[in-house]
Amino acid sequence: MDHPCAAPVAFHSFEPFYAANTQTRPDVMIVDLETLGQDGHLSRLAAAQPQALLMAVSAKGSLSRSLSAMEAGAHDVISIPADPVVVAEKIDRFLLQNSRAPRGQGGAARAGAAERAKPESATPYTFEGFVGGSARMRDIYDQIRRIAPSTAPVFVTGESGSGKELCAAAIHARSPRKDSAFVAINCAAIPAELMESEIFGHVRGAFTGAGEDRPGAAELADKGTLFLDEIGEMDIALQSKLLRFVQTGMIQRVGDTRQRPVDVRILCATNRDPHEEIARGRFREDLYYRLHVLPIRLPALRDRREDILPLAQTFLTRYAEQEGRKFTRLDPAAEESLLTYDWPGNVRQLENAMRQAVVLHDGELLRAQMLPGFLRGEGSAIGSPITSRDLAPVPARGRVREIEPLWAQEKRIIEQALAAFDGNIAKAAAALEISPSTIYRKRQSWSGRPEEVSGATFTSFAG
Ligand SMILES: Nc1ncnc2c1ncn2[C@@H]1O[C@H](COP(=O)(O)OP(=O)(O)OP(=O)(O)O)[C@@H](O)[C@H]1O
Repeated sequence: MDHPCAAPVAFHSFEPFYAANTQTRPDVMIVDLETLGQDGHLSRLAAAQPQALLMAVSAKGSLSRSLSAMEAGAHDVISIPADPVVVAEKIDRFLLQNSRAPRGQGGAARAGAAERAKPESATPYTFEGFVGGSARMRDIYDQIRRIAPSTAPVFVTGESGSGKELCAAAIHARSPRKDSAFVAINCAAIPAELMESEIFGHVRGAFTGAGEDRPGAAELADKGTLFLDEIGEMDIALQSKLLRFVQTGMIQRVGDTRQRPVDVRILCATNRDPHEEIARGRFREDLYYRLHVLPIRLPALRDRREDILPLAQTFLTRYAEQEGRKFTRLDPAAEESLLTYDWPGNVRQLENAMRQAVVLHDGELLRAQMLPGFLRGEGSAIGSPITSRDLAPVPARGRVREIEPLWAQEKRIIEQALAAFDGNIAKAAAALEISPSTIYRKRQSWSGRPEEVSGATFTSFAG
């Protein structure tokens, strides 16, 4: 097979090779494992040039080294000296597969590579709100496709910010229930004493402040999907009531004597280890086995690095549009910072980092120095994308009379954190390293009366 190829270029050290690669879109990269092919180098190349065949060559022929090179992103490892005809055939096969694969679809030797075989301007692989065509995410999309039509409960696990709620919404969107409501309730964001009413509703007079009958999340999700986020945080007493609901399909509003049938599919998520929670007596084992029928485990972003740049580009475009900025692309150094960071806060942390950079800067090219400090080795963002220190203003020296009372400072910090997380109390609390009920109590103390929390904890939409 003939290909109109540009002339091959040879490099003897990694950085010029990487730099040259980031200016062009090669079809094939051949890397000598013994000189340039450390795993870190291979994964950077694989992530930066997902469309290219990444072939490693080795004179040593070590099996374990070959496997780790493949894990790092090489499509193939060839022992040298190699038969040039065999090498040419491999290259031909790869290029043929890629040219046949429709844009955004599979077919390459390294799963997830062909769907991203695209010119620079092509849109990244997407699935129901997810961006990213790594093999591990494509496996998740397959699982979602397979389990969406069922009515069985789904148990989604994964680190914070890895996309568990997105996954639940995707299951709903692909299910026969898609034309009814998807109601998400965050079990960590609501104090235990209000949670029962949030899920099952209440009747007028059931407790102080219950001025009228109100349906809970389960009834609102009738014929649709109820997503219980952070299920591991649910009070153990309420877990018994949830178990009864799962077993019978009947709910009882708080203060009511009547049972009502509700037809919902239950999806739940946790970023804790459910087995550990069971062992500690914080999660009912019988409830766990009722809910843990179809498990999905979302991979951490650091375990699918080839998704980092497509996600970053998506967020860059999205927030540039929203904020009226000119940004269209990332410069190679910025790409490298993003690719080499470990992302403990996963996609949410990446999204926040891109948003912050877009809000604070402008230009067509987003440069490495515009990215948040933690990506440049300044400070730490481990585990929390936004910290109270990031949010708190630095008080002006010597202007004693302008010092705000402590409660007002707390209020401002908490409100800023809530705004940063679109009103999600659990996420704001995690970033501030306090418990969700502390936020709730503080809000009550500012207003002097119990506050309506539903707006901050429910997200609901129909089909
Ligand atoms: N693959 C993805 N593509 C695009 N956006 C994503 C992806 N994964 C997550 N996000 C975005 O990242 C943010 C966090 O995702 P999500 O809320 O689903 O995570 P989570 O695992 O439920 O987090 P938590 O455990 O903190 O509740 C959201 O804005 C979501 O839209």
